[in-house]
Amino acid sequence: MKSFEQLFEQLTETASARPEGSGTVRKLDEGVHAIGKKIVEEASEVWMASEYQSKEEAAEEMSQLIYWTQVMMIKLGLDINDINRYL
Ligand SMILES: N=c1c2ncn([C@@H]3O[C@H](COP(=O)(O)OP(=O)(O)OP(=O)(O)O)[C@@H](O)[C@H]3O)c2ncn1[C@@H]1O[C@H](COP(=O)(O)O)[C@@H](O)[C@H]1O
Repeated sequence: MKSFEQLFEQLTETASARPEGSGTVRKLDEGVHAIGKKIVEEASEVWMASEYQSKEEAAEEMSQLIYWTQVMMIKLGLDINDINRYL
């Protein structure tokens, strides 16, 4: 289990170290368009799970949407403060 901040720290490190076999690195290399498609896919899965599945399944889909949003943040060079200022 990890927090939003801990995941972001880990993904930032992964993007820099580029470990073999990392799905994060692969998708970062594919670019904004590919990451954007994952965000849209996960957003729709959040909606479907919230409407038709269990709360646990909805929570899992929400975690994946957060993950892909963080991957996009890293791709764009945004950090958590860039997001927090709009909250
Ligand atoms: N939290 C996540 C995470 N959430 C979602 N995902 C990815 O998002 C996909 C979402 O699952 P789906 O069921 O929608 O997709 P799928 O059809 O199974 O997968 P695709 O074929 O579409 O990639 C997963 O298969 C993962 O590829 C994640 N990938 C990685 N992390 C964490 O990121 C860190 C770095 O991971 P790596 O870059 O893989 O080392 C680790 O701590 C991981 O736990």
